[in-house]
Amino acid sequence: MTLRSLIGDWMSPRRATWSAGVMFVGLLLLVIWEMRHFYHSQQQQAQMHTAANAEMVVQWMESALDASRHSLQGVGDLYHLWQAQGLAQQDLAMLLKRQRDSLDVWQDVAVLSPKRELVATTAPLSLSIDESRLLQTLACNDCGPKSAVSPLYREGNNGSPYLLHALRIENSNGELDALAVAWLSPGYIVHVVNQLPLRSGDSVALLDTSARVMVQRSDDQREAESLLGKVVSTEQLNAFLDSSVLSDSWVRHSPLDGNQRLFTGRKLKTAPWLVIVGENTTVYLHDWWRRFWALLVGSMLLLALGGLTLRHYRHLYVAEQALREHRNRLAEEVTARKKTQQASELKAAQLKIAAMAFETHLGMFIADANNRIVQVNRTFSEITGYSEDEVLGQTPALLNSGRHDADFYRVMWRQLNEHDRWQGEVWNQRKSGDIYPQWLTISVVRNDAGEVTHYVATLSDITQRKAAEEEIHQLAFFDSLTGLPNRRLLIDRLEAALKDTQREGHYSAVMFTDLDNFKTINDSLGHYLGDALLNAVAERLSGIVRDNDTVARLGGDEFVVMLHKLGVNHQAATHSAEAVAQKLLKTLLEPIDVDGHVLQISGSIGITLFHSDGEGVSAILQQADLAMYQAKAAGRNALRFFDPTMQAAVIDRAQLEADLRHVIERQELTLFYQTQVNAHGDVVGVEALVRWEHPSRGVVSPGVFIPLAEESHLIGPVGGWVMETACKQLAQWARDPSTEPLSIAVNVSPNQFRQVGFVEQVETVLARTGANPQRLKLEVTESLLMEDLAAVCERMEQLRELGVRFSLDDFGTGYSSLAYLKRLPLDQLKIDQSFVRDVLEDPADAAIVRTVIALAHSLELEVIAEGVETGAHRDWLYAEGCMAYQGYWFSRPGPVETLSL
Ligand SMILES: Nc1nc2c(ncn2[C@@H]2O[C@@H]3COP(=O)(O)O[C@H]4[C@@H](O)[C@H](n5cnc6c(=O)[nH]c(N)nc65)O[C@@H]4COP(=O)(O)O[C@H]3[C@H]2O)c(=O)[nH]1
Repeated sequence: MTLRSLIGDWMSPRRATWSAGVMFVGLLLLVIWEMRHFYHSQQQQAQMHTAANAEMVVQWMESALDASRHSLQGVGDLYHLWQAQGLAQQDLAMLLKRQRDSLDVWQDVAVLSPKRELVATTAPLSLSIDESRLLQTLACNDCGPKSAVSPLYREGNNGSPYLLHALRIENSNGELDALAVAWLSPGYIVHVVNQLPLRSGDSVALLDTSARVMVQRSDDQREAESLLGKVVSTEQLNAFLDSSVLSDSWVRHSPLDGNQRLFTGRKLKTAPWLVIVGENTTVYLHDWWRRFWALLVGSMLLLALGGLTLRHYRHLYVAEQALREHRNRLAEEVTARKKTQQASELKAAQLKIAAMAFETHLGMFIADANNRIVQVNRTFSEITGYSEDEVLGQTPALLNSGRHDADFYRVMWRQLNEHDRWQGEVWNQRKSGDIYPQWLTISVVRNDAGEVTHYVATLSDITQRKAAEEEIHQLAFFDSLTGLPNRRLLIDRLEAALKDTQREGHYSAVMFTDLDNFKTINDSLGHYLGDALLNAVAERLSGIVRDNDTVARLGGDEFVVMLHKLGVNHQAATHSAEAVAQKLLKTLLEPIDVDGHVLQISGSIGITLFHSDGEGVSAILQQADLAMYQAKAAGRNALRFFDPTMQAAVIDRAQLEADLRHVIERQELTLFYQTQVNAHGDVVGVEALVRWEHPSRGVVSPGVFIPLAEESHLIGPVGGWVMETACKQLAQWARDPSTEPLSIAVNVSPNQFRQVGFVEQVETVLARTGANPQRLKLEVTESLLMEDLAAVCERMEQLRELGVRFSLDDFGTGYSSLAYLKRLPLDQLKIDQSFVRDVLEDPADAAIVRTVIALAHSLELEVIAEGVETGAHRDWLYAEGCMAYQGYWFSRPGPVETLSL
């Protein structure tokens, strides 16, 4: 379809204007709809953000109060111990001081008699009327709460603010023995709240139920202190306080600093306090405003462009109409001239020229057979800047920019002579000296004898099209945020560099760089600042390397630096790469000012050198990536070269994991047993220890494959197999009276214990094998107790109801706490072998073992020591009151047949 026929089908300019108008309005409505949607999503995000921050503060406050409550219970234990031992009052005060120092949130602690007289205290204190009233509610047996948290109090009218946390200390009949009272420090809460990674403009306040400020986060310490105790009464806050809901959000001007914020309020469950977190509306709507202005300017530009296009369209339309009329007229004239036999050849040619050179939106010029310009149109003058008078008689060489060599023009003329037509892109020069790209079409006009009479050329300025092409190139090969080469361009350059190294034999290097704490910064300060930080990093990295090196961004905080041509000596190339990497690490360490936030970051760099040894691009990138992970594992701000053994270790681990998946069907597991003996040396039971007999690796230690099974979710089947095998063994022993009393301790890893259906699994195995549950002892580790103690407790209780017993393994190595020991249905504590090993040489280990034994006795738990390697160990443990042992001194783990029972 030709342009002319197209125009013939086009609508009139008026209809085109209407259609464009309708499209524009449609587009505008779409933009408005999108902006509304975006506004709501920003608001929703801010609401989620403030809710998450409020939840974080509430969680922290709840856990601080929980810790405080546990420690108050500890004070109660100490009080009872003190009473039973009949010690002096200073002793209790000393114990209270140690208890106080273990908790940062405590300022002071005291024990009061039921009549609220001081029994012992960490500081000279007297009770105010308000405090007495609070404590009075606790003093009542069977009628009040067990613990209470106060609103904000002040010493005198304007003294320091403080909070009280009090707990009843009861005797075994539930009657009040004493009161444990802790003075909490708002200063510490302020300090913790100030550590929270909040964005600028975010506010955090902790209020009591009279809406009095107990803690206010502020960059200005004095301002924060001045707000303490101030009552903040707003309509929304009062409504929230009166309601029964736990959490609510609203937008309003802050009564404290006047800034408009979106606030989320969250009530604490365990104290009459609430947390209010606010986010400045100007901060969270920042992206909205940016998009708003971008769309507004874009729409305006679109409108302007549409207007210009319509104008152009109108001109084209008018020109085409005129051209059509003109052609008709010419045809009539030619017919008339033919009829009268008066038309000469020259005239016919002129008619053709006139038709072609008609004014259009394209620039046109006509040259004679000697290539001298004889006619130009108005668009030609507009594009080139030359008027008709200035170019008539000149050759088109007048427009030459000098960008094309003689060959270019030789090819052009040859094609013109052969095909009567040439078209292509030409860089020409305007009268003003500007060099610009144009699309040039030249047609040759010949007379009936075939001689050239004229050249007709059309030209259009394609500057804008070129710019668009350039932009497409930019988008395809460069990262839109930092302007650095993207993955695609990096791969192109790597391929080229690889060919270079193969040809010339030198070394090049690829460095993977990853920012160590970028995710935290991005999550806490928001994507806008995260983007600004990435730009700053890109600028710094680019500033370090040479011009022919490449700094690329793969996405996120992953940057890649390619150092080209580091020489043919491997050692020298390694040194050069290391020196550059050190510089990169150093430049990253320097503080970066991003929009007024001074940020301190560091990076980890993985380096690989490549040479002519046939590695492909993806292998090189993989190696650098692997090296980077090793740098990360080594801690922050580290660099590592790719190490083939590292790759081998990764492959080896993957292979071991793949083999582990078939370990049960291939029957490669066996169970070893190690005896546990009492003070008389009689075997009272065994510990089951799993072994993997790998067909090619030999025996693999559980210390290697149990963690692997945990990580790859294979612990369920492996642990299930151990449980089943141990229970079958129990059932077999039960048939012989001499082995019937023996118990088996089975290790249960935390992930296995937490699995859904674990209790049912144990129950089924016990039923299927017929093992006596009383003889099954599950060994759990302290790490299990770190999360959701209540759920763990419940599960242990369910198993206990089946008759199963529990031993706490590795006791003393982790977060040993009296509080959970009291709550858990345990039967035995196992002293870890790391303490037993040096118990005779190291007084600290001896003290720990002694304490664990005493603790087990006071909690009425059995205690067993593992890792007993010598008679001296055993004798020492016996002297300290430990009556059960396990270790090489008695027997090494072995198959069931090797046990001497
Ligand atoms: N130096 C020294 N070591 C002694 C002595 N007596 C015993 N041992 C070793 O100490 C480990 C005791 O087991 P664990 O603390 O429960 O530590 C176990 C346990 O945490 C885990 N494990 C073993 N079998 C299983 C299992 O069936 N399930 C689970 N989840 N973990 C298991 O693997 C760990 C290592 O097991 P093993 O290599 O068999 O190592 C065993 C045992 O061989 C001694 O006198 N001196």
